[in-house]
Amino acid sequence: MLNKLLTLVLVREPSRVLLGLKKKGFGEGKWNGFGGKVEPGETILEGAKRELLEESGVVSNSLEEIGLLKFEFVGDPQILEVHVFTSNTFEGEIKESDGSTRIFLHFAEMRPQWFYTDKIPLHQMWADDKYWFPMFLKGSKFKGYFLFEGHEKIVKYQLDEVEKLNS
Ligand SMILES: Nc1ncnc2c1[nH]c(=O)n2[C@H]1C[C@H](O)[C@@H](COP(=O)(O)OP(=O)(O)OP(=O)(O)O)O1
Repeated sequence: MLNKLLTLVLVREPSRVLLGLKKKGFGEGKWNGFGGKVEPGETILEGAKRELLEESGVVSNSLEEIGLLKFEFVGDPQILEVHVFTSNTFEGEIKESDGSTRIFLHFAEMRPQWFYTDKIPLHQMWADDKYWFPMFLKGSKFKGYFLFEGHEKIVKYQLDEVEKLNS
C-alpha cells in the first residue's frame, strides 16, 4: 500500500511558534502545526503552502523542509508520511478558519495562536511531538517513525537527527 502523504507547517519567530487548535476531524482538540493531505497534481511543497493558507490565512514563500515523520497505527496497514516544514517569514493576516468563509473544498478548521517556545502545550498535542519538537526548536532536521495504538499511545518509535532529509 502506498504511503499517505501529508504536510505539517510550523511558522516561527525567534521566541514563538504559531500553532492551531484543530476544532474537528483527525486530531480534534490537539494543537498542531498547519497541514493536511497532499492533493493529486500538487507537489508536497505546494500542498504545504496551500494548507498553511487555508488553515491560518497566511502565505509563506520560504518554507524549508526540516522533518520526515512516518506514523503507523496498530491494525491499519496505511503509513502516514508527514513532511514537516518551517518558515520564519509570512505574509497576510493570521485568521481562524471557522467554516463560515468556506472557499476551499478542504477547509480544515483551526484556531491559530502564538506560543512562546518555553510554553509549547505538549500535553495537548500528538504524543510524538514531545520527542521531535525540541529538535525543531533548536534548528535540527529529523526523521522518525512512530507506531501508535489508538491515537494517544506510542508503542514503538525511532527518531534521529539528520544532516539532510533525502539521503
Ligand atoms: N502523530 C502526529 N503528530 C503530529 N502531526 C500529525 C500527526 N499525525 C498527523 O496526521 N499529523 C498532522 C499531519 C497533518 O498536518 C494533520 C492531519 O491532516 P488532516 O486533517 O488529516 O488533513 P486535511 O487534508 O486537512 O483533512 P481534511 O480536513 O481535508 O479531511 O496532522
